[in-house]
This record gives sequence, structure tokens and C-alpha cells, in this order.
Amino acid sequence: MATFHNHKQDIRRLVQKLAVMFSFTVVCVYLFYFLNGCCNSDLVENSDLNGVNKLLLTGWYNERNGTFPQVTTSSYGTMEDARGLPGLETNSSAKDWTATRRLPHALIIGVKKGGTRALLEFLRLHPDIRALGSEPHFFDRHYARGLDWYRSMMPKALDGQIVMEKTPRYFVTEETPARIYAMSHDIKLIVVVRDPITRAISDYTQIISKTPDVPSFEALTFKNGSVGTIDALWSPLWIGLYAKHLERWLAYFPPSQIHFVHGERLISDPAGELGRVQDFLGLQRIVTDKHFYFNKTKGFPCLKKPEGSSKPHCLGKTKGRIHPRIDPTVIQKLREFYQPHNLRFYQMAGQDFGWQ
Ligand SMILES: Nc1ncnc2c1ncn2[C@@H]1O[C@H](COP(=O)(O)OS(=O)(=O)O)[C@@H](OP(=O)(O)O)[C@H]1O
Repeated sequence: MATFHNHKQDIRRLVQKLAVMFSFTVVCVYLFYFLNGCCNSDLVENSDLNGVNKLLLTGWYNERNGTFPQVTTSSYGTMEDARGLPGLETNSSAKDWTATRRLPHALIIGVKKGGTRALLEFLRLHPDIRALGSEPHFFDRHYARGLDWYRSMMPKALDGQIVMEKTPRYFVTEETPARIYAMSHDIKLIVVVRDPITRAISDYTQIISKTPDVPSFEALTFKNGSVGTIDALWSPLWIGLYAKHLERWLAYFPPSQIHFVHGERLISDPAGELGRVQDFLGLQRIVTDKHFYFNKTKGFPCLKKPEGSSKPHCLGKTKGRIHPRIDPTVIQKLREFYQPHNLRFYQMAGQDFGWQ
């Protein structure tokens, strides 16, 4: 009887011990994941919970407003609000324990309305590219914040991965080439260029979408508002003086460090343009035809399977807007105005972009 009682007590003790050990293990595992989740922003950023925000952050649903650096509209608001989330990123993996934040190796420096968002979103399909989804505007607006701030904005990257960001305003900002050169002499620069007239109309379309009361494109094109002298200082026209802007870059960087993406071909043959960009970056051609399809409703190439999603996706509504009709005589005047500038640009860039 006594032996049976002792045996029962032994079993009870053993069960108690096992229960304590099990609870301890559960607490340890929980603590491990909790601490890891707190310390490694990648885990937070890449959780499935964040799937929708990931698309928002990459710009597939909303785009920047052109005046302030934004982590495209999402629950995080602007880049300024997102400082607590260093280097918001979308294509990292939770297992990237050795990944670090580094200054960019390549930049998309322009041009505004050239197709820079499409290029960045297409490039981020490449496993060897880590790209910031927002426009940090470091070299034009936030230079005083210093390189440590800039680095902290970058996505984490593994050795061998190329870190990138895009800020189209860099191309036309006077101080930018010297500042970028001071950071890195061998950085690779990418400029998406598009017919300066369609670029200007695209820019104007964005302006009227925000301030519908502005005068017509035709009126703003000319000084004093009447057909005569072209107002080359009107920002939508001034940005298109590519040769003038490029001159400043060539004072710092050799032509071999600057790659031009043909904006029109980025739409008609995205895989071809992406192939050349991957070559320029010294990467294997991984982003190819099989990643794109032409969406007839959108009228643009879209991704079959964007990064972070399994569904096909096109850029948001602010990309590929319908342009207003512009008086053909004004277009003709602009053709004449841009012709010498374009020819000079073709010479400097070493290629003919075919804008008539
Ligand atoms: N695949 C795809 N989908 C949608 N839009 C595309 C695409 N490829 C290039 N584009 C062209 O990109 C133009 C916008 O250029 P950006 O992204 O450089 O604009 S911005 O400077 O960042 O505001 C945008 O200009 P608009 O057509 O005037 O809206 C497009 O013509």
C-alpha cells in the first residue's frame, strides 16, 4: 500500500517537473521571438501583417506628391514621420542577420516624370538590389542631416547587394553632383529621360491635378502669356533642358558612370531597358520579359508578380495619367525650341533618343 502511494507521488512529481520545464521552454521561446522582433526591424517590416503596407510603401498604390519626401501614403505617413522606422524597405528577408545599412552604390537621379518610379519598382525584383521605396531627397533638401542620417534611411543589404534610391530632383539641383561626388567617386548614376515636351506636359498634368486653377499649359509656355518667347525658366520646360543639367554632372563624373534609360522604351520594351540597366550595374540579367505583361486598360506594362505580392500589379493612378490636349502650334514651337538642346544632349550622352 505504502509502495503504491510512493509510486503515485513520484509520478505526480515527475508530471509537475515536466509541466515546469514545458512552461519554461514556452517562456524562453516567446522571449526569444519577442526580443528579436523588437530589435530587428526587418522582421516587423516583412511580416505578413505588413503585406498591404509593403505594397503601399513600394508605391504601387500611392505615389509621392512631388514636393516632399514621402514614404508613399500609408499608415506611416511621410518619411519625416517614419524616422522611427529606419530605412523602410520591402525586399529584405527575416533571415538577413548579417545585413547592414550602407550608403547607396547607385542612384536614380532623374528626370522628374521620366518613369523613375517604374524603373525602381522593376529593379527591385532583382535579388541583388535593395532599394528604398521612398524618395529621401538627401542631396537636395536634407543634406544638413548628414551621411549617418542618410545611411539610416537605407534598406539593410547583404554583402554584394546593391543599395539604391531614387530622387528625380537630384538631376536638376545645382549642388547635387558635388555632394554625391563627395560621398562616392565611383557611384553609378541612372537618368531616365523622356521627350522633354511630353515630360513637360506630364509635369503640368501633375500640377493641375493639385491646383486646377493654374493657367493653361499654352499660356505658361510663353513669357507674358502670349505666343512669342518661350519661358525657358518655367520649371516644366526648364527641367527638359537635359544638356544644360548634364553638363554639371560631367564636371564630376565620367560618362561611363552615367547610364541613360530611354523613357519611351521603358514603356514599349521594359525588359530591354531593364536588361541594359542590369548590365550597367554589373548584375546578372534576372529581370526579363517574363516579369512583365501589357495591361490594356492601364495602357502600360505592369508586373506579373510584384515584389511582396503574388498578384499582377500596375503602378498607381498618378502614373500614366491622361494628359490634356495641347495646341499643336504650341507643340511645334516647343519642338523648335528644344531641337538644339536635344541634339547637344544626344552628343553628350552618346546616343540619339529620336525625339522629333
Ligand atoms: N509601367 C509604367 N506604368 C505607369 N507609368 C509609367 C510606366 N513606365 C513609365 N511610366 C511613366 O512614368 C511617368 C511618371 O514618371 P516618374 O515615376 O518619374 O514620376 S515622378 O517624377 O516620380 O513623379 C508617367 O507619366 P504620366 O504618363 O504623365 O503619368 C508614365 O508615363
